[in-house]
Amino acid sequence: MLKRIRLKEENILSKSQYPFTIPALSNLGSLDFKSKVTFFVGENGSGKSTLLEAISYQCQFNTAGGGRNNSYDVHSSQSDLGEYLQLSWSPTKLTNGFFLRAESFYQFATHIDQLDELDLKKKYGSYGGKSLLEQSHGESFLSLFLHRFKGEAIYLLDEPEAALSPQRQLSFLRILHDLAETEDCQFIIATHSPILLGYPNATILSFDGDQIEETEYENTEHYQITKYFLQYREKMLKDIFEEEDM
Ligand SMILES: Nc1ncnc2c1ncn2[C@@H]1O[C@H](COP(=O)(O)OP(=O)(O)OP(=O)(O)O)[C@@H](O)[C@H]1O
Repeated sequence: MLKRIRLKEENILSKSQYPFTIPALSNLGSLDFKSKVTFFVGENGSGKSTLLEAISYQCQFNTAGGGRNNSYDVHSSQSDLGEYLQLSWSPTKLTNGFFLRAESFYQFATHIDQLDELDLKKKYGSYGGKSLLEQSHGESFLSLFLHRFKGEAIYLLDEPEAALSPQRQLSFLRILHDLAETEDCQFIIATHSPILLGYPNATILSFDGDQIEETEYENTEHYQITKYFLQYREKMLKDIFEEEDM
């Protein structure tokens, strides 16, 4: 399991440039992972994807999305933070896994299809027997979760809810539950979904302050704003529409 990450302060020459201009990352220090499922939450731009990508870089996963063997050629962005991160594993390093990034999923699906074309025996075997590209965005996401995620592995997911209906988000929770209960795997998930965040016994790390801090489900804005909106929709809309500056 990934137990801890540490920012190698000693190698940073200046904190005046991205990614160290982001408070949560600049003050990262070290961060412990205590649960099989960890969520990153925080405002847009608070550094969640940057950190996820840096972890993925250190795992030697393709930073455009995919696993170790998926070295296809899609703007595999270099990770500005990756070189400054040290990962500690216990009892062993997880070498299998996957980095899933909503925006490059289509290119990844194309790559998988091309690989499977070359190997007819395996054709789409990992993805429910059907090309990922012939499935809808949400269907192909779930297909990937269902068929590719197994065994000892670390999964880094950046906003997996992007393609999923509320019903499918519940299905995703079920898959997460089945995997976390039975397999030796670990998930780190950046999300804005109040449904996904409701997963029991997960650690929720908030990127909103000057430092990354653990928080409770009910204390997240995702929970509070969604709850308030559903309870008092008309009042909330009236307030928002009447506000002078947003
Ligand atoms: N390559 C880059 N160079 C400079 N700034 C960057 C780069 N990549 C991201 N940023 C900036 O760093 C900040 C953090 O971005 P990041 O994508 O990590 O946020 P996030 O918390 O994942 O946001 P969201 O919830 O919107 O996905 C943003 O302000 C973004 O504009």
